[in-house]
Amino acid sequence: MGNVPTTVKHCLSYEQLIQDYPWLRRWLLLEEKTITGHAYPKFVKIVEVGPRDGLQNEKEIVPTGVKIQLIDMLSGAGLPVIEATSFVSSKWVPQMADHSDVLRGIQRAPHVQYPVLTPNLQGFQDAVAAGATEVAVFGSASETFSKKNINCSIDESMLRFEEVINTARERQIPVRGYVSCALGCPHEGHIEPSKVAEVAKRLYEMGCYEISLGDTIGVGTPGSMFKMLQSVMKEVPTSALAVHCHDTYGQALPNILTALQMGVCVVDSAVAGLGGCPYAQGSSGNVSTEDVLYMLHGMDIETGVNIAKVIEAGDFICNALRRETNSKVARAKGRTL
Ligand SMILES: CC(C)(COP(=O)([O-])OP(=O)([O-])OC[C@H]1O[C@@H](n2cnc3c(N)ncnc32)[C@H](O)[C@@H]1OP(=O)([O-])[O-])[C@@H](O)C(=O)NCCC(=O)NCCSC(=O)C[C@@](C)(O)CC(=O)[O-]
Repeated sequence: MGNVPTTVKHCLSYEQLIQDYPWLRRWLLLEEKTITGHAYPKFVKIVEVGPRDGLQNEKEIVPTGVKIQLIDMLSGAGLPVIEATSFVSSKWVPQMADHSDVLRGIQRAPHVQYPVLTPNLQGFQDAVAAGATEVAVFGSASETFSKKNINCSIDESMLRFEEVINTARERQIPVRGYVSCALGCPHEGHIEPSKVAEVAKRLYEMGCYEISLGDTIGVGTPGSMFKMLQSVMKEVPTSALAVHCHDTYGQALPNILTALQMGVCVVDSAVAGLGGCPYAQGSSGNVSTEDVLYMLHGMDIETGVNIAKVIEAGDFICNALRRETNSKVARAKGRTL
């Protein structure tokens, strides 16, 4: 606007318009979002993965009662989905050996989903026997990670998942699907977006209702997130996608923001930023639920979740683990140990 007279500039400025006509504020702010090409979702579903992804890497066994209380506190905070535990081999992940007791011990809140991880039919059957009403299969876009994590190739894992998904369909149990290493692998490094898209498509076509794209080791940036999502969105509807960001390089929030800008409206996160994958050395915790909520609520995006109660749940689990929270928001509120 270099050659526009100052008085005209004054009339055209947002600030002046909002000052002169306060009722325009909401309309202008909404418009501002679209001017930058980004229309954000009005509601984002948070999938809380702390009790599973967050705790699975803990060396000391967390008492079952603590896990149950954590899940109940999280459901009391209004979280719509809480990944409760995983029905994997206790030789592989000892921390999850009490899966059945955890699932049986929680107080199920109405309208809350409690998915559990099931790598194969055996895990699925055990989960259903313990009362699971939703499960998740977890594949990978990296061959090496697949072998190290679930002891089989990607193709073999798809056969196992197909069995789980078909059996789940007969029982009308919804299945979520994960694609790990979507933005990088601890063993193979760069992963082609087309590979992520291929695995996501296979899981979606098999019957997973939602595909969570995992930055397992937290190496992604908004640039690589954008390219990966662009590729996946050619194969899977955006409405069926979720992002699952670990925060190793401090990129989780900008990566999530990028996904929101592209229309994704499901975000995985873990209370207090707990976590890490036992088969992905060096990976740090998930993005913290508190930090995601703070960002979303600050953008007037609804979640139905009470951030203060999530902070309380974070305090509870950090006290139990004798550890400081990884949530910047919880720390800023002066609620650390
Ligand atoms: C998949 C297996 C079980 C294969 O493990 P395997 O050893 O290849 O299994 P197998 O079929 O050869 O069976 C060997 C033994 O395991 C038993 N077994 C077989 N299946 C089960 C089961 N479901 N539950 C309990 N036991 C099981 C089976 O009964 C047998 O027992 P035995 O006869 O020797 O006494 C193993 O590799 C495993 O448990 N892996 C899980 C590893 C894991 O949980 N990793 C962390 C997940 S995090 C992640 O993947 C990333 C994610 C999802 O968070 C997203 C992201 O961050 O990107």
